[in-house]
Amino acid sequence: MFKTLSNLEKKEVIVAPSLLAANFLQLQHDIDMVNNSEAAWLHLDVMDGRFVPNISYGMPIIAQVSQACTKVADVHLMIEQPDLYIADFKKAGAQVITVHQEACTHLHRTIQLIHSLDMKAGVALNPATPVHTLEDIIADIDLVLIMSVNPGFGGQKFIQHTIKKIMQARELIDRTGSRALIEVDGGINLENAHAIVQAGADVLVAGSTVFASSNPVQTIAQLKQAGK
Ligand SMILES: O=C(CO)[C@@H](O)[C@H](O)COP(=O)(O)O
Repeated sequence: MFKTLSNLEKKEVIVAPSLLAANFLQLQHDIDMVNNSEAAWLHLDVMDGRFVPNISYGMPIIAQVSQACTKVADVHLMIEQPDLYIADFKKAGAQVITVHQEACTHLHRTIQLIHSLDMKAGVALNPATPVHTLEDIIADIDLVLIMSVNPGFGGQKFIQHTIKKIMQARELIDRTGSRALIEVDGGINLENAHAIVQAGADVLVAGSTVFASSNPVQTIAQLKQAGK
């Protein structure tokens, strides 16, 4: 089972390895690695082949992983019509669900639905979606996810202008007194992690940097140190 969300505090950098980059032929081994690391969350990317041009995995994988992993299940829905599936992701073990601003016609209703099922709710922004689009939802959400690559694939290069967006999200959160954490996802490595945290990030999602490392437990620890 996943542990509680008590670490949803702004005290230290949260590292969230992205399962997308794991070796699915040795998934138990990779989950054990995450369990034995300083990662606080496990990031689970769901792609539908419509909102993004790729298909990943869904409820059955998440349900099994959530049984085996001791970390917070951080589910990132890159799908159209997420409301249709949110209750099923809750059943599968999701604790944080992030939907895309661009995929939700009635974003406030979607956030209410996530909260009604006793989960934390996040909103993700694609690289070209301005931060000011969150003005009227920031008070209601637990997480802002700044996509620092175009969503759909792991292993892409960090888009540098998203540093400015992280700073804008930090300003919005501080100005409005929102409780939201800032999560950044895509192209994060040991070279850019410090600047990302300095810009205002609370949660670093890292796929290839962690799972392609010869010492992933150490890499997770180094990412966590990035904010210091
Ligand atoms: O959501 C996504 C991609 O759409 C990410 O979570 C990636 O899985 C991050 O992978 P890296 O860029 O760290 O390799």
